[in-house]
Amino acid sequence: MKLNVNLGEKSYEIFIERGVLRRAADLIAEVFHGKKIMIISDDRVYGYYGEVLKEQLQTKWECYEAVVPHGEASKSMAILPEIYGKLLQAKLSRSDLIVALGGGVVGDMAGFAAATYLRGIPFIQIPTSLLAQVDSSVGGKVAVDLKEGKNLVGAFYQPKLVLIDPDVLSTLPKRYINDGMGEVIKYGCIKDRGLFDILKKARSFEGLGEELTGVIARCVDIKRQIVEEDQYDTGERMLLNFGHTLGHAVEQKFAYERESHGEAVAVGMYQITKISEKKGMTEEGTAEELRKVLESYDLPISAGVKMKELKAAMMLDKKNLNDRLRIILIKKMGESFIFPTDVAFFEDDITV
Ligand SMILES: NC(=O)c1ccc[n+]([C@@H]2O[C@H](COP(=O)([O-])OP(=O)(O)OC[C@H]3O[C@@H](n4cnc5c(N)ncnc54)[C@H](O)[C@@H]3O)[C@@H](O)[C@H]2O)c1
Ligand SMILES: O=C(O)C(=O)C[C@@H](O)[C@H](O)[C@H](O)COP(=O)(O)O
Ligand SMILES: [Zn+2]
Repeated sequence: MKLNVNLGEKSYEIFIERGVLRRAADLIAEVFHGKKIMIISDDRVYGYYGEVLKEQLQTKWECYEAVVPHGEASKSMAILPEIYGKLLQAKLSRSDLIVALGGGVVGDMAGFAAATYLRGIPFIQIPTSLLAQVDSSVGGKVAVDLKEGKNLVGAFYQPKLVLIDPDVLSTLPKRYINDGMGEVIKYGCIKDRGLFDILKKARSFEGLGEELTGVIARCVDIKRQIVEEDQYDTGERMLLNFGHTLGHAVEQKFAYERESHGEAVAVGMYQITKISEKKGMTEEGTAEELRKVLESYDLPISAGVKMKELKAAMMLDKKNLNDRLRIILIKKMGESFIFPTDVAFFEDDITV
């Protein structure tokens, strides 16, 4: 299946197809006419898919690789000098290409390197984790973390092409399958009651069976529509941040080493929904329905932290304006809205 993200001159295609990785060189050749490619990946992903991809790309282009250690720590300022160094060493110019092969960490960091090296060189996303396939590879949010907060240095920089091959998920560790399901459940919550019902019925990733490719495509299509409407995150796109104000603060609280992104978002989605339901802003029973689905996908609903310990990081959220928070709430399952408020909305002694 092929989707087109319509963003004027920044438009691009997304292929969602089992085995598409084997066609990468031909598909890349349709959008890239330069000489050199730098594959940016992490050690785990490169070990599985790096050489296979490089062999294929080498038939058409001069290829190099920059392989970083796996894990969120590679999405930091500290890794960038090494990446820029490799790009310089290989003498990549603005007519060359970066290929991000990996999960959200690689995609966000490599995308940021692409956006900033020589003030921007083209890049392509080949997402290999479920989370990256349903979310991070699409839409052009690229960034690195600071110790104070998630994604605090970044850009909006769209890829030239996205190649999503669900077959590569066969090697993805279970924890990261669950992680990706956190964002899949998010799409159901904010926009698509029907999707939420499919997930509820399946009860586990394995339960999705043959429906997996369709579920990935459904998520990507929701994101495509939202990004087309609000590329720069000034309105509608903020809905994709459901669960993230709390979730990012939880990740930051433990130096990005304890909860993975999808786990933290799961905690954030459940906790914010519990709070908004209590305040009468969300249909009764929604938090409980969400809890059951999150738990069936082995996702956490609490991080055991007091709200007051999260507030400093929440105040750095990029949705905030003039010290006012904007949080995403669900009215009922499948329908979400932006709620402007201040930090006092969150009582200090709530356990998140
Ligand atoms: N830009 C966006 O719109 C956006 C959206 C959602 C999340 N994110 C970011 O994405 C990051 C999380 O991404 P992630 O969950 O993919 O984490 P990740 O990139 O760390 O990948 C998870 C782990 O799985 C391994 N892996 C990936 N694909 C594999 C495969 N096919 N086989 C075997 N191992 C594989 C990786 O080496 C890593 O150890 C966070 O930093 C989050 O903030 C960004
Ligand atoms: O694409 C978006 O927009 C999102 O918010 C998707 C989120 O899942 C993702 O985690 C994103 O990186 C968060 O962005 P941020 O602006 O809150 O850092
Ligand atoms: Zn996210």
